[in-house]
Amino acid sequence: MTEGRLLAVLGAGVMGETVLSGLLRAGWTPDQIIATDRRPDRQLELHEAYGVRMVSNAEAAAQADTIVVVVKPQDMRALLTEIAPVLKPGALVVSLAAGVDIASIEAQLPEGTAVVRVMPNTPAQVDEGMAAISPGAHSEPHHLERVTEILSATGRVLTVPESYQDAVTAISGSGPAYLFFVVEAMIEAGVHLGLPRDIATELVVQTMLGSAKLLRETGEHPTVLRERVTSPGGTTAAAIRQLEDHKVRAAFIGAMEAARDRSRQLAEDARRNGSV
Ligand SMILES: NC(=O)C1=CN([C@@H]2O[C@H](COP(=O)(O)OP(=O)(O)OC[C@H]3O[C@@H](n4cnc5c(N)ncnc54)[C@H](O)[C@@H]3O)[C@@H](O)[C@H]2O)C=CC1
Ligand SMILES: O=C(O)[C@@H]1CCC=N1
Repeated sequence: MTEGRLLAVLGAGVMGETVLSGLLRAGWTPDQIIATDRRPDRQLELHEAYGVRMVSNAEAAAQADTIVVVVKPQDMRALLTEIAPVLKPGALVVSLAAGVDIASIEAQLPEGTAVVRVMPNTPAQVDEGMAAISPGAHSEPHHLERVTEILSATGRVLTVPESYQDAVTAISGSGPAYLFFVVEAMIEAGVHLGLPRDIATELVVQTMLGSAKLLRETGEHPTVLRERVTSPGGTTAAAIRQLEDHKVRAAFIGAMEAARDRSRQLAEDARRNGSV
């Protein structure tokens, strides 16, 4: 627990709420967290759900020791412009925005501001998140420790060079969506094969969870685990043959290259359009 410190979540949408609710589950108290959102209905919703004080961006920036910025990349410039003149001296700014590079953020803030860039993911909602963090030019080890402590409340945290962040975004940031896509496809397949939808869903979700646990707990390579399921001339071999014929592996590589490129593009758009 970061005693005597106030944390502000600026932009309490899906990911902002994920951070806020995770800290409360981990034992932070509502008086240690303030939040902002530009939508009044959202402000009310969050205040009623969590009891945290909803304030303006300027109030949050003036009061908090840790400012967690969780707006869309295209909304970053307006927000940073608003908070820069009133930022509490010594405050740490933590950005969760995809694509937006640390140098662009630092350029919008008072000289010397400590900035840490984070790529989180939504499984943090059930304390199984994966977050990668990168230090800015003025962030010191204690800043990284603070961010690690905050994100450890909802999952695992890795420190990586900022040059990895576009690839990290493509793999673990967007990753839950690919796995949900696979789950959707497998459930549809189950229904196609004549299973009731609820039974197909139960079979697929538990198989996904169990497979992830097997990977984590055995530490075995996925190829080894896959080979253990694949009996010679059996059902799994027949299915994998279809996936290979349809170039599913190549499609995954192509998909993640596209996500990486989009992350790079978001940063370029932001710079060109003056978003940050
Ligand atoms: N949703 C996800 O799985 C992930 C999202 N991210 C990043 O998190 C950021 C937010 O994404 P989401 O939560 O999905 O979007 P969202 O649209 O759910 O939340 C953004 C929130 O910011 C608020 N907002 C916008 N401008 C504001 C301002 N000037 N002041 C106060 N509030 C403002 C909006 O009203 C909205 O509630 C993005 O930059 C995204 O790249 C990163 C990793 C995963
Ligand atoms: O789709 C997006 O741009 C955000 C970043 C990673 C996950 N969601």
